[in-house]
Amino acid sequence: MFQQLDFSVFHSDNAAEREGLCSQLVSNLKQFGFARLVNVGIPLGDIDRAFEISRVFFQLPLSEKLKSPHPPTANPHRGYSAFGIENVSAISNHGTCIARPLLKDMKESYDIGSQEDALYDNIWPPPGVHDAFQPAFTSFFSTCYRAQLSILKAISIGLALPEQTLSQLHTEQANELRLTHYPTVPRGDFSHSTRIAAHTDFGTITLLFQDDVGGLQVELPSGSGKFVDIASGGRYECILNVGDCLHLWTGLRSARHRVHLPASGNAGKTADSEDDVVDERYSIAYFAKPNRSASLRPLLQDAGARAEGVSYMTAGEFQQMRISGTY
Ligand SMILES: O=C(O)CCC(=O)C(=O)O
Ligand SMILES: [Fe+2]
Repeated sequence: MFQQLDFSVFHSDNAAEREGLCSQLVSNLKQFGFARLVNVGIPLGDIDRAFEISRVFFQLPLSEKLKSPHPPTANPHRGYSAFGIENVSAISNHGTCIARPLLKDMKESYDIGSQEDALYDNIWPPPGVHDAFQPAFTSFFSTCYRAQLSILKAISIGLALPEQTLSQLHTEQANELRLTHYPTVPRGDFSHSTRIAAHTDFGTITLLFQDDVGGLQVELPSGSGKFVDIASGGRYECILNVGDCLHLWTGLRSARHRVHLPASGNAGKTADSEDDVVDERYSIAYFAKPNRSASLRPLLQDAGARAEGVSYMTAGEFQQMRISGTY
């Protein structure tokens, strides 16, 4: 149902092909709030390595994982959060008027920032816990940042804005990388819990990589409360989500998404898995976030015809507002 776009075309010498890719990308983002991309500029071996290192970390005993804990507050958003600590449904109804029950998230995660971020230091596993982790994710982070800048250029071109419009709002590296492990759980637990509750991402764009278990769903049509499965294209496919900041700047809709039960017939139910359990799942999400001082004033004429003299929130203020409540 959702077309897969080959992002390598963005680097083509053929200007018409390049522009065609940019407009197809923006057209997908307009219609669905997300796009399925391949070849975003992250070597496949780097993606394999990131998943492998993440898997090894989450398989460590809890006592080892808790040696680099996320603080008990929303900030700094760094380090390991054990199963049951973060509940995204607390912020699930942002932008809607619908009250939602508190659904518990059945996941554990690890949040990482840029080594270049002047505001927050990373919280890394201490020496001896998982020594490949820090160098691998420091390097993976930089690779994602380069891919982010190309994608932001492509979106600017697709919106008929000067090419640097969005990338120049992302020089400070307030970006974040999140590794998530959703453990094997009894199928029945989905009656009162979920893997990650419905939400929109707070940043500009998200580059999401997932294994082939499935369960990622997007709300379509927007605001309907109906969720449609996005079949997994495997770990080399990048699901590009529109986040709230890109929405405020450009009017492109941010994708409301969640991870719930995989569709039946999906790899979530493999030959050797029991019918009454749902297979574990791994994902890696890179959240491109604006410079904290950047104003969220609409960039396009028609993105929000607001009066001059109105003051707009900065991206930093917006992130604070959105993250509070998740921990
Ligand atoms: O695990 C996934 O596929 C999605 C995770 C997600 O939406 C998030 O962390 O914001
Ligand atoms: Fe998300």
